[in-house]
Amino acid sequence: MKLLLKAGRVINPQEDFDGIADILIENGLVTEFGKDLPAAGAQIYDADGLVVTPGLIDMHVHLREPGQEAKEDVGSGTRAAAAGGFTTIACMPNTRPVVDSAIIVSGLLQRAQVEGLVNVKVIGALSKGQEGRELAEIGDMLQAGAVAISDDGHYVENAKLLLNGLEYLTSFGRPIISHAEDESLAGDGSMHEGAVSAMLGINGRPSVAEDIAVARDILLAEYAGGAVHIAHVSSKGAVELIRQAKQRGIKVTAEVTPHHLTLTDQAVSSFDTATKVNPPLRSADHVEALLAGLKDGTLDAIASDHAPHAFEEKDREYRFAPSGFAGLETALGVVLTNLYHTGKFSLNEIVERMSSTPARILNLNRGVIRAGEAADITIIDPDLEWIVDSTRFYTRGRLTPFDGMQLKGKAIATIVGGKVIMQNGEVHK
Ligand SMILES: NC(=O)N[C@@H](CC(=O)O)C(=O)O
Repeated sequence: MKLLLKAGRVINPQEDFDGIADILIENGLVTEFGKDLPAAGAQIYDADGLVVTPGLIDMHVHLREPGQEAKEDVGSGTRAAAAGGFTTIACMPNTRPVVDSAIIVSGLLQRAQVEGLVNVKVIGALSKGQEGRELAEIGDMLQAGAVAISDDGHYVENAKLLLNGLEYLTSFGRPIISHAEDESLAGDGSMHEGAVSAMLGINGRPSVAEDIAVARDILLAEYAGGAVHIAHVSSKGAVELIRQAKQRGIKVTAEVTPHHLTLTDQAVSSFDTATKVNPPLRSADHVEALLAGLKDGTLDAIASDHAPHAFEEKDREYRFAPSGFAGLETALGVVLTNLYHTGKFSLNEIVERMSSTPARILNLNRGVIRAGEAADITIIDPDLEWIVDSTRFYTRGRLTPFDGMQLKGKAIATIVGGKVIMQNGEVHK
C-alpha cells in the first residue's frame, strides 16, 4: 500500500527542514521525501495548510499494566496516545507487579504488540519492587528491550543504590530516569508549599525537596560518569542546577510537562483533585523559570507524565486522592496554545522537544522523517480551536485540570508504520 502525504508544511528538525514537501510511504517506510512526488497508485492525503512532523514521542507515560487496568491498560493508553498525536510512548514501571525483571519486560512488549496502537517502549525499575533496597535485574531487562531504568513514582532515597545503578548503566549507554523529590521533605504534602497552600490549609511539598534531590542526582551522575535524566522538572532551583551541570559537562538531561509549563498552584484553590500531581503545580516564578529552561535547552524534552487514575480514586478529599492525571490527549494542544500561539516558541522548537529530543535521550531509531526510516508521522492543524472534553477521552483515567479549556492546535492524523491510526480525532482499530 502506498500513501502520499501531499503538500504539507513539513517540519523535520533533525534534518533542518521546514518547508512544503510531499512524503511517499510504502510498506510502512518513508520511501521518498521531496517536491511534487508522482502520485501513481498511491492513496493521497491532502496536507495542504497542515503541519507534518515526525511522530511525536512521549517518554513519560503510565500505562498501568500489569495489574492496574481499572486505571488504564495498553489498549486504552495507546489509543489515548494516538488521539494525542503520539506515535511512540515509553511506559513507567510503577505497576503491580513492578516491571523489575526481564520476563515482565518481555510480557509487556508482547502485550504492546497485540494490543498497542502505537509503539510502546518499556522502562524497567531501578530497584526490585521499587523498594529502593536492591538493584533490579537491570542488565536482563535492557537485553529484553527496556530503553531506560527508573523508580519513577518513588524517590530513590538510598544514594548508594543510585550510584551503583548509574555505574552499572554506563556500560549500556542508557539513562536512569529520576523522580527527584526528597520524600523526607515532601512526603506528607499534597501541593506546592507556599502562600496558596498556607491559605488553603493543605500540607505542602516544598520546592527545596526537588532542588536537593536534583543536586544529589547530578553529583552522583558526575561521580559515576553515568547519565541521569530528571523527570518532570518543576522547580526553578532544579532548572538552575541542571543548567550549571550541563555547563560542567555532566551527562544530565531533563524533561518538563505541559502542566508544569502552564498551570500554577492557584489552580488548587478549587480543591479539584484533578490538579493534584507529583511534583506539584508550583507558583508563577517557577513556571517562568521552566519556560526559560525549555527555551535555552536546559530542559531537553516535553513529556506528559500521563498518570491516569480511576474516577472513584480521585473523587476524594484532596489529601487522600492519588497524584496524577491524564495527559496524552491534551499535551500537544496545551503546548501549542501556550508556547506557540503566544510567540514564545517556534513550531520547530516544539517538534524538536516532543519528538527528536526524546528519541535521542532514549536512543530510539525515531524522531525524524527520512527515506528508509519507519513512517511514523503526525499531522497537525496548528490553528484548530477546540475545547477539552474529558468525557470524549480514550484514556480510562479521564480527569484533567485542563477540562473545559479552549485550546488552539491539535493533531488531526497519527500515522504509525505507514498506517493512519487516528484521523480527525477518531482512533481506528
Ligand atoms: N506523577 C504523578 O502524580 N503520579 C504518578 C506517580 C508519581 O510520579 O508520583 C503515578 O504513577 O500516578
